[in-house]
Amino acid sequence: MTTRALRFTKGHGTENDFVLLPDPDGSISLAPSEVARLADRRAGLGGDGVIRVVPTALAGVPEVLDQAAEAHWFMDYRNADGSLAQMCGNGTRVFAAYLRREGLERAGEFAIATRAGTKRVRVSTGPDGEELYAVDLGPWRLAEPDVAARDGSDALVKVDDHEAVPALSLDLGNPHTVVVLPDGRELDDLDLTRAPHVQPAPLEGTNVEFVSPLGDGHLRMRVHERGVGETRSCGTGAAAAALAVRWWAGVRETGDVWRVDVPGGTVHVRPLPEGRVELSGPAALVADGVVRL
Ligand SMILES: N[C@@H](CCC[C@H](N)C(=O)O)C(=O)O
Repeated sequence: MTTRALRFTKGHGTENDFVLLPDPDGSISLAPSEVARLADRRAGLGGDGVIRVVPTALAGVPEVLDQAAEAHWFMDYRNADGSLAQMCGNGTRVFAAYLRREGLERAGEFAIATRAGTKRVRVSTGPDGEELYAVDLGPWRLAEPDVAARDGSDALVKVDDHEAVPALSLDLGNPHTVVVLPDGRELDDLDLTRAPHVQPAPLEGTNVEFVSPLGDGHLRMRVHERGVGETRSCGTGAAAAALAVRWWAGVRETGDVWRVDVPGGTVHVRPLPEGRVELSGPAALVADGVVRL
């Protein structure tokens, strides 16, 4: 058996953590078992996801080739279990931070190719001089608009022996199911060590967000991610959570920006015109090295 040595960078966005693998000539191919090994927190480097950083034109992924003219770099995203995911909101910020640090993108605004289409990133400076990243996640939609309009929800979610709770399914490029729990303590008490039971069961699985509204435009969220388990943050999940609460409660009159607190920090969500949505927050690169596979 041959051993491969791969360069890596480890980073996180509100503690949703990723192993980034630079692949400038498109030569790295990873089996799901290799991804799972890299993401393993004991036998590997550890991460909620593994991201190959590859030129869009060289990625070997035909469905993203048409993005190459606008987005030079493709975020090739895998969940910790080795499965492919179309999108990762926190991942786009960490990916952008990596491109900037490496001098692969120098402008304050640039585009990233993903399996869910091209995402535009805007870089700004936060109050303590830190870089913040706002990502236009693109169009979102209710997965079952007719059912949701008729019943106010389109799914039921059950966690262990709790009662099933009505939920809303949203498509942010990847699938989400959002549940609102009125009581904050209930949110802390949830056991998310096993996947919540969603009915009807989505064919390709779903990320499940549990939300507790804290007041005007302010939410607390925990998430069980498809292909991972409970994580300390999920960017597309935070956007889904804010959009679901907005759909249920109505647009805020005091400004349509939503603060979402997750166990790993805080992100902000801003609905944009034409059914788009923006996610903003920090990104950190914490280590670089070489890993042997
Ligand atoms: N953590 C991500 C979402 C990653 C993909 C997800 N687990 C899926 O399978 O859809 C985010 O920040 O959006």
